[in-house]
Amino acid sequence: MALSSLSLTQFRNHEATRLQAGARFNVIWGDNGAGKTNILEAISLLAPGRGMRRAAIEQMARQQGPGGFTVAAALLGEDVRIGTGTASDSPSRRQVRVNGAAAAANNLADWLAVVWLTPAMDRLFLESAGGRRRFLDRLVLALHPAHARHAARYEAAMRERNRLLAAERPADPGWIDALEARMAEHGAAIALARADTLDALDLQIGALETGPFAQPSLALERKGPVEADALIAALRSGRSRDAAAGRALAGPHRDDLIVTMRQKGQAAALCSTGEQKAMLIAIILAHADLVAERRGSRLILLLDEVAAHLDPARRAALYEQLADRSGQVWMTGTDASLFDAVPLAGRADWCVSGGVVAAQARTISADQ
Ligand SMILES: Nc1ncnc2c1ncn2[C@@H]1O[C@H](COP(=O)(O)OP(=O)(O)OP(=O)(O)O)[C@@H](O)[C@H]1O
Repeated sequence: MALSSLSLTQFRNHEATRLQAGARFNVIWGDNGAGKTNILEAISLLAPGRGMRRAAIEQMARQQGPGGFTVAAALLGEDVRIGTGTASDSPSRRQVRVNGAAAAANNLADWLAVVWLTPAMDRLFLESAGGRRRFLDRLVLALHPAHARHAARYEAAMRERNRLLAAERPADPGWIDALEARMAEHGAAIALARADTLDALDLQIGALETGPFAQPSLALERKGPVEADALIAALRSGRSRDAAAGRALAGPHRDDLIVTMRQKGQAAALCSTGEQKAMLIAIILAHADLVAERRGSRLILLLDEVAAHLDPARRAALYEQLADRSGQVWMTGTDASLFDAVPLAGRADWCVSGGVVAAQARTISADQ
């Protein structure tokens, strides 16, 4: 799983960007606001979901453009081209194409698995469970491509049940039964995939050479039963409580990812910002190994401004760890010298300015 080329057309501040990707390392540098993260966000849209910024799709077309945008990529070593975007006459409807044919966004999980670290995730352990759940689900999705479909169907059934329970006129109980059965079926699949991912990941992290990176241990805090029958019973008995709350209070949509630093036995929220970042890095490195083992191919890592937040020793350790793995990595930073220690094999560098990308011949800075 890697991109051989990427094109952004009328996407954010990129009018027409075309990149021939490096098979291993893609280094993107430029000033603040240049359009670096926009490239990573574009790649994140080639997987199911709302992308790494979770932005509304109608915000993405270039404001100065004709409306509508396209992000497209060819996959390395495969005769496959995937793309997504909007048309100018329906800016809020996301379209997906695989080899030119219309496809459902969830089908993208069959082709590409993408995991990202962004500056916004520095607050992952401090904020509400939703962000941690989304992070976990992205890790799950890379191992269980059907996870996106289960999550979408679970959420659609839950939304409909919430609506019926809130309606002034009592709804047909048979219809609510059917929605709860659907929630239970997909909820059980979600729970199973999350449990499998966390168990495997926790083992993998134990085996990881983390070097200077803090080692996390992972667990799931559940807000409801796991098995389908028990979940149906909990939903049924909780109808009046859920109607009063205006939402379902039991179910995997309320799970939380609990991360603890192994060395100190300390909750991630109490660790330093650097330790939290290090644990996130350890999680995604272990996860990359797990995906390679299970799917036989490496996922794509998007590391937005990660290098700048590490001290030189940890930065070097990160590059070493990435070099030992074979997946494709896209990295951004404001200064080219941050990437001096990134191996040159399979590497491409770009400088971005005002949404215009220029390929860079690699130069070694004086202090290297
Ligand atoms: N729909 C849009 N149309 C045109 N420009 C946009 C659109 N959405 C965002 N932008 C512009 O994109 C730029 C931000 O790009 P991006 O987030 O990629 O910056 P960056 O290079 O990662 O910067 P930083 O180093 O500050 O994180 C901003 O100048 C913003 O105004």
